[in-house]
Amino acid sequence: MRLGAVADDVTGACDLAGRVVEAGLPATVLLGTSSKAPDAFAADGPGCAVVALKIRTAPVAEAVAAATDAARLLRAAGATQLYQKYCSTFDSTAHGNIGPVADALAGVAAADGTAVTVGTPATPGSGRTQYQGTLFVDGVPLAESPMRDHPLTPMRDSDLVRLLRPQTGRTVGLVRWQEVQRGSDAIASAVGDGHTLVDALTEADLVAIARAVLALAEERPVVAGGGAGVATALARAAAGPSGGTPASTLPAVPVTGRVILAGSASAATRGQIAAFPGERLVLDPLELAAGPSALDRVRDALAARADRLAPVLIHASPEVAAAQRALGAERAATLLEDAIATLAAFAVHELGVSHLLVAGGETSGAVTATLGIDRLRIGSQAAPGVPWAVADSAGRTVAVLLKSGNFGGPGLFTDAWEAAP
Ligand SMILES: Nc1ncnc2c1ncn2[C@@H]1O[C@H](COP(=O)(O)OP(=O)(O)O)[C@@H](O)[C@H]1O
Ligand SMILES: O=C(O)[C@@H](O)C(=O)COP(=O)(O)O
Repeated sequence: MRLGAVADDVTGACDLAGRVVEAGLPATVLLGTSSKAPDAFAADGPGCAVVALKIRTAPVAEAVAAATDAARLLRAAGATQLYQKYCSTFDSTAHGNIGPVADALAGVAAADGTAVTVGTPATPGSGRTQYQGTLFVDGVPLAESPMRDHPLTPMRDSDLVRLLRPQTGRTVGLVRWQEVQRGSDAIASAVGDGHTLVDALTEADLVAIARAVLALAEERPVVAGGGAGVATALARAAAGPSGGTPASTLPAVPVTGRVILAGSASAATRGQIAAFPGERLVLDPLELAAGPSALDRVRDALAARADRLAPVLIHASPEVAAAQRALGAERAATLLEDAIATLAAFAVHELGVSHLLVAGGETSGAVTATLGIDRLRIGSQAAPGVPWAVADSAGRTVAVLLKSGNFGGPGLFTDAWEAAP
């Protein structure tokens, strides 16, 4: 199998690729669709290529167009199984973009409308489970988890069918956990036309779903999808006997500087910021809106540091509600994302920093775009779903760890460097 995944943000792409590599399948992440990628898959044999987009909160038409291009690019590069990677916390709005992108990928898999989609956000290794169609985050229903107050996609319902239905004109079905316990044949028979969400509480459930996808794909076009969980189970099935042997080693990147850039306001990132013992610099969107001096101050402080090898943390102010009231959610987010991306480019290209740890999906998308990175070579994980990668930025080799806001333990900003290339 050649798994071709379209991810709605870059940290989601890294999450999927990191776990797939650990499961034994080589993986590449392509940033956007501008780079034509006939070599996206390893020369021979099974593999995985992920196109990382920044479409989670984009206007629906833009998201659909980008996802369609990405799926076509993957098919042209040799993908045999398409995968829609969305967030394990189902980050979306009433209009999209999970439903519209699912419709679009089904359209690429079969132009005659016969393709179905099957999947689940459940990723039990990261505490995401689905039971009776309800999504749980560390045992708490989604709408009662910290995702309730996400700055861009506040999740106020936990029922996945109810969330997905308004986003698509196709039918939305549910395969309940009791059916999943009857095995992959039962799951495959319960899959309807349109989009089917399947309950999963354990890795064994994901294996059964992956087997059902593979069996269905023998009969009709299927797009698999969800969090990284089902993709990892598919990768294990495809890796066969080599499964369990991580499929990538990265070249060493000489350490000339370490910078942490955190634009995420998620609970795990807040914990990591609180636990970080080193020097820190704060970016406040209200100050950024007032003029260039706030960014200049942080840039000067970064340049003035004597010890570039000791990681420095630059993080967004935690006062989200006040900034959004004053500026609007989109403007506040854009100010922060632009400032963080500018600082990343300054660190790499003016200060010669070799290692960047970026927290937040939208934030990472802004950083990789400004650095002009079009491909990530994926290596080993510093934490589940958080792999190191090596990239080229305008002729300079950088090691980057692009972290989902919600992933990693409290000590990640201190510990992650041990696993770095
Ligand atoms: N204090 C703040 N005020 C307004 N927006 C903020 C603030 N802190 C962070 N944000 C924005 O919230 C968004 C967080 O999204 P993202 O980077 O994807 O993180 P996560 O991975 O946690 O979802 C970013 O666009 C960021 O700029
Ligand atoms: O599935 C997940 O939880 C992650 O892979 C993911 O999509 C990350 O999104 P952000 O939390 O916005 O980084």
